[in-house]
Amino acid sequence: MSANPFEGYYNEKEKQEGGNLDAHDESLLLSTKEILSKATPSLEYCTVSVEETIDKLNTNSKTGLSSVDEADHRRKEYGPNEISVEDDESLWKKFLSNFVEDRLILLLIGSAVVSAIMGNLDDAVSITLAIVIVVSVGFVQEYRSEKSLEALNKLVPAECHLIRGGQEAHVLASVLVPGDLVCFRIGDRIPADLRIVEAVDLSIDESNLTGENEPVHKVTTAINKESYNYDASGIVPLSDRTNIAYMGTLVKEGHGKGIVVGTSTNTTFGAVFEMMSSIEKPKTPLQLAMDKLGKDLSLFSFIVIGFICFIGIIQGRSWLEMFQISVSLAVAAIPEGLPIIVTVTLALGVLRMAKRKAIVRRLPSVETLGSVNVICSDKTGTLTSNHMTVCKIWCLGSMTNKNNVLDLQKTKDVSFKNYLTDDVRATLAISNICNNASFSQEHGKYLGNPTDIALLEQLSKFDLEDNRPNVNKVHEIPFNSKRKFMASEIIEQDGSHVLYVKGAFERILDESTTFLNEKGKIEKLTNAQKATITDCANTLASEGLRTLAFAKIHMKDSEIVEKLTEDMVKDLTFTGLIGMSDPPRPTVKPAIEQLLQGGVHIIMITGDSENTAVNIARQIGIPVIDPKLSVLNGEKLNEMSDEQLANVIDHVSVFARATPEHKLNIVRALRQRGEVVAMTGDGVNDAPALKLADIGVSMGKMGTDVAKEASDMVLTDDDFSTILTAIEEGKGIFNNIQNFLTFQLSTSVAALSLVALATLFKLPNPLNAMQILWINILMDGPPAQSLGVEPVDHEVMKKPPRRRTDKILTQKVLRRLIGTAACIIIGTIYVFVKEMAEDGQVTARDTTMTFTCFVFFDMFNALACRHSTKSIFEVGFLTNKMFNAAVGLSLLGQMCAIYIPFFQNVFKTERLSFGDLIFLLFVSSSVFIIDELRKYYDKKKAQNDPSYYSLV
Ligand SMILES: Nc1ncnc2c1ncn2[C@@H]1O[C@H](COP(=O)(O)OP(=O)(O)OP(=O)(O)O)[C@@H](O)[C@H]1O
Ligand SMILES: [Ca+2]
Repeated sequence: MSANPFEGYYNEKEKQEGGNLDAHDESLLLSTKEILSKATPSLEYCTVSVEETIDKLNTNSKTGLSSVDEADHRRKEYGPNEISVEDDESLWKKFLSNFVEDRLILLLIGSAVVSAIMGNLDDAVSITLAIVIVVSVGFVQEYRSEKSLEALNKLVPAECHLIRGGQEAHVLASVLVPGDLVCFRIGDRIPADLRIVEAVDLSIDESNLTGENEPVHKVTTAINKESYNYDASGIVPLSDRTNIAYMGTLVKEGHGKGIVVGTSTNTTFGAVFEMMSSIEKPKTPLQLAMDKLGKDLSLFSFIVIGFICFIGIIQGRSWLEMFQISVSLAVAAIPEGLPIIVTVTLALGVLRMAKRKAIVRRLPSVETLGSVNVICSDKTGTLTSNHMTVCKIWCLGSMTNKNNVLDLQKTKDVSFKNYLTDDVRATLAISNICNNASFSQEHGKYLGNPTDIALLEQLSKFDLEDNRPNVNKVHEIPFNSKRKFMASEIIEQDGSHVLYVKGAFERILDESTTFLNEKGKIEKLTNAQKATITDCANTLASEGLRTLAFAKIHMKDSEIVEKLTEDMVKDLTFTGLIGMSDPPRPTVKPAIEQLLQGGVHIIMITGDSENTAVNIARQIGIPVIDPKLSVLNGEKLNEMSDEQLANVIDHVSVFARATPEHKLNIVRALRQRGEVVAMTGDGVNDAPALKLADIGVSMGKMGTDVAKEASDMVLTDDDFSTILTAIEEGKGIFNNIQNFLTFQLSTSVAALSLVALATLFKLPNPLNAMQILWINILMDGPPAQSLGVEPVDHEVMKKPPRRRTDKILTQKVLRRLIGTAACIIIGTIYVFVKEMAEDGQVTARDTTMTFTCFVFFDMFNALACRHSTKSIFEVGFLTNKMFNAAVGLSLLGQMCAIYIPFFQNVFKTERLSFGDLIFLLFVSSSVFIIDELRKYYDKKKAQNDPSYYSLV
């Protein structure tokens, strides 16, 4: 599913087998290594300087390619930056190969040939026709399955920040051409092979290319080629090209810019992708289970068929007839369509989920969804809208205590210019300058970190403008979730260096020793004043506001060095606090209510402060009964062992001030307890935990590429409530699979038993070979498939999650299956014997009655299988259009088989009277009526037994 060639493959491997590579994988790794040492443009450009790169590619390191025309021109030459996987086998070939690949079909062809040789032309033609139909139906289904799987691959297109002609815009990565200038920052996925031209504290995770887990520190300086001459190939290894950002790798720290040097298959990633895509995707556990089930059933059927054949021949029946019957029985009884239907059902389910804004990146997740019983969610961006607005500003000098806060929300549409005392002015200046959001002309708004955007957007309320173009910024410590602050070093007009800092209020306050008063004077910060600041910050936070503190420091000459480090951020001068609101999404509260009802435990894990977190948790209905028990913050977490954490985690519903490691530990602790954990997140800080969780869920709009890459599912509307939809669909898909299994297997068992019983009791065969093949099409084909697209029943959410270890063929399903099969067998034999008894021999009319009876039974059976517990009258006859079409067509087909002379010849049938049909409908509806009664009875029992749902 994923755009990362290794991920789909190795991840599943790891999840399934604990990371052991077999011989096949080894050889794969070897050819991968070969490809990795191939000469791509990145090899050429890593040894030349930035200036030369720009020269060679005729571009500009500040404004990018000069024009769109130029870019179009280059695209004609290099093609789009996409890696497409073309399947060059023609449809016809694929279709024909289906005839020879299936051994049973070959046998059938053999029997047709034998019939022809023996002069039985009628039979030969009929069987051939039947074979063509069986293969065609199978082929169409397989083709559909492939097409829907392909569609899945296109669901998450890569995007990037492009600068062309000096304009910055957010575009699809496919438009990139060599020479384009691309910006990237922490959390982004690199869209093409880039020669880095600007790097701020930049490190990139290349583990998906090199397998190296440590992120690589990246710079702009050229690599000296001479030093690699000792190597026979003279090639600079991938991991040494420190000025190249490779397509598909992830920015772990900092930000930068790069010039595109290689696109699509001219990149290392592209080369690897091409190779990997030729490898079949690993199957999901469910698909594997189905394959195994199919094999077991085949073995079982072969034994039964062998037995039938043996007895038949002993009884002196014709060889040819027994052979034909056996082979068609084998074709019918073996649910060769099963794995395909499972795949199509999963794939169609996934496409349906995509329409409902949840994109599943890995098929196995669909199965896991129904088992999720804990959801860990980050706060910002998932539970809240991630659109921040500055609400309150507070400075110690101007406002002295917490009751005196500047509230920007109170009065709308006025300028707050008059409130610009020196400390407020300084706070706003820091919020402006220590900021990385950028304005996009094309989008007409700021792009970047939402906190940063909010800080820039408020400037206009004070009639201030973005002052960054006039400022000389030399160094920066970028924000990340672990350090929880950001610092920029500025050279002022007088040549002095000043450090501007903003971040989580505890972090800033801890390092502050002085404060700026309303007159712009620096005063010593007393402990009492610190307490006042903390008190005010906590008050803002308990109103649900994200509270940041701002500070600065004039750097001493001795401190002015090449690199800015974290330990230089101390002895700060505190200037003020800013509180910004980020309201919960309106849909979250009802979703949480439903999830809680369905027995899912919800935990909020956030980098924000305790008070903010609790306020938001209460707003959205996450139970915080006793904050002492239910809330844990990062500091306390640090002191806990994994064991202690596992012990208390049951009561905790909010984790605050959590770092990426904390998130990881929490998910691990939960998984160790055997919970099936879904974890949502949008940031780089969430990625490790997303990966570890049973289902990682990332945000498609505002989420970082790192998070998306690590996740199993992407929510395209960033809305937590979409998880609910996804779980619902996941459960629904699972139920559907169970339902069509019941249908297919009961038909298969019935057909097999019918012929076996007839043989055993020395009766003539109730169904001939062609009839059995037709039944096979019904059971493996459209009616079964249509059961797979049954719309979800919203009540599944009231049932508790399925246990991970639960089998798909539960006792309940088996019992139902056998009951249904028994009913079909008894009914069909009754009709057969009754018809036979009338004239004492088997005529075409007798088999036509039996055949039609069986088909009618099957259609009623399909109707009963639409839901396992609900009556069809509750489900509604018209809710599954595909089902009605499939059954309608099947019945029409059956009528053709009885009434059209040509088909009468093929199937050896005769016309039946209207009364016959009514009689058959009457008999065959018994399977449906009995199942309706069972459902009614079960429901009655359920109403008396509150624990019923846990048994479903
Ligand atoms: N751009 C920024 N510059 C400086 N400090 C920031 C910035 N963004 C956030 N912070 C501070 O760091 C803290 C943690 O932020 P982080 O992004 O790790 O988590 P979060 O987004 O609040 O939480 P969640 O995990 O729920 O998404 C914030 O509460 C805030 O105080
Ligand atoms: Ca976040």
